[in-house]
Amino acid sequence: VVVFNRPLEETLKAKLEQHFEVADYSHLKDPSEDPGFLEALGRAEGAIGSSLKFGQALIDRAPNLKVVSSISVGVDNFDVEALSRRGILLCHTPDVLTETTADTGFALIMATARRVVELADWVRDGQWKESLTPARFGVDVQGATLGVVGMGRIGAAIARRGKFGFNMRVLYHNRSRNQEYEGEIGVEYCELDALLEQSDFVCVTVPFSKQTEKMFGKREFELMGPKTIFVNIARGGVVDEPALIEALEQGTIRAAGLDVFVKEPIPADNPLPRMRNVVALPHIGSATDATRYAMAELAVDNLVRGLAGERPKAPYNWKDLDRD
Ligand SMILES: O=C(O)C(=O)[C@@H](O)[C@H](O)[C@H](O)CO
Repeated sequence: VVVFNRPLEETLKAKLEQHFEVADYSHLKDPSEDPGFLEALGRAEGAIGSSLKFGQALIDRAPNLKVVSSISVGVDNFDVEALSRRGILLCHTPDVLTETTADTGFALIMATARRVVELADWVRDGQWKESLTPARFGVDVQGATLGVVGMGRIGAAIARRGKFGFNMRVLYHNRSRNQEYEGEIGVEYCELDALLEQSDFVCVTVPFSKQTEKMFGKREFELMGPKTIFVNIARGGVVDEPALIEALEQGTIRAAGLDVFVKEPIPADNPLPRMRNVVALPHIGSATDATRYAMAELAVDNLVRGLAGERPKAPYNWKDLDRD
């Protein structure tokens, strides 16, 4: 079993070593060209890790590979079709990170609405010399309209926080309607344009794919309008980033809370983190001690069960492999 990009806690590594010879390459930022990693991958039946582009080239270097276990819910780093063609099982880590990631989404909604980062910097720089003027006022979250684009587990968790925690009207757009969430949370289904026009906050939680690539561009930001705040906790690729930068510079939208970017870590020449009306975070969606441990624990369990020929708790392409 080869480990890439994500050091495993000793307890979890020990669990793997109970079953397999473990080749740990998690110390390498990008092992895909590393001879040692490629040699180990060439012998490996299993691989576990995150944030590594796992395309045809790497798959071709892994003739014995049976299971890849991603320590993430998102699988956009993987060529799922190529893995399925080879009969390789891909597993991921949904559910264990849902609430933590939704908290990150709401942290960005609150931080942008009340200008938390900007004003904390202002106070830290000793600028608070007289009582606050309206120029530094924010906007209310409670009672506002929240538009959630992507009503999966994380989208629903965001919607619950808005509805029950902040008395918000919650609209949602999704490929298909979700009657269960409409009943349980009271969210209202909307066509995308209508949601963008009516929402004070637009929060994106869609998976990144060919269908969602750059789904937010100039036209969508114009539909949102100067009062709307845009929050992205999905993937940077769902946004046309130059169009977002222009919309923020020109006041086409009010502000943005961003946890994900087209290129991560964010390159120095990307102006977004330095913009006054932007709160930019370093992809901390699931980044709490407990949740990252739970993700790694589930990923190890997925790998052990998968290599034992059992159905793991969170297989991603099980059906594509005609299992069951
Ligand atoms: O799970 C996902 O899809 C995430 O985006 C985060 O939880 C991961 O931490 C990130 O992918 C790290 O690789």
